Amino acid sequence: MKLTLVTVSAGSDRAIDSLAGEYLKRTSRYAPVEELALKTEREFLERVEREQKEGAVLLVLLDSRGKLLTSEEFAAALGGARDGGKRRALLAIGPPDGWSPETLKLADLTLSLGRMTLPHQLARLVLAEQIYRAFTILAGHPYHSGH
Ligand SMILES: C[S@@+](CC[C@H](N)C(=O)[O-])C[C@H]1O[C@@H](n2cnc3c(N)ncnc32)[C@H](O)[C@@H]1O
Repeated sequence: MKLTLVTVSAGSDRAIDSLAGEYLKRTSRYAPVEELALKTEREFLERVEREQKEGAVLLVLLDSRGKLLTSEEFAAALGGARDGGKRRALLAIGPPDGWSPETLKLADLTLSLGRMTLPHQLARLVLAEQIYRAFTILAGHPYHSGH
């Protein structure tokens, strides 16, 4: 299962690029992974549609009002999708005003990183680290001690 971390945002931040890039590089030991920056929700929906035509997709939309999971539960969600034959996972940080209700309805999982609102780039960094953590959990690597 190939992973794509999508950020719908006009901006970026060099310090975050470097840290998020490091986590995704580490993740690539376990699964192919890439990042994608898109400007609008419309562009994102077009991308989702294209991917769905090519095969099964796990769609995870980040939203502060979404589901709160432990790292183990998040790992289980990714592992279940991978082992259940999903070709691709799209994990996406939403636009400045958040996802529209119509887009949220498309999600297999609406994931919250906590009830506080984070700026795009911080949400992206936390998500990149949690993706890496999830794969270390699935692999039984000692990076995750469980606390
Ligand atoms: C700057 S936030 C948008 C905030 C929006 N104006 C609001 O008040 O909900 C941009 C994106 O970051 C992500 N985000 C921010 N905080 C989050 C959190 N606590 N959990 C999950 N995603 C978060 C979401 O994908 C959100 O769509």
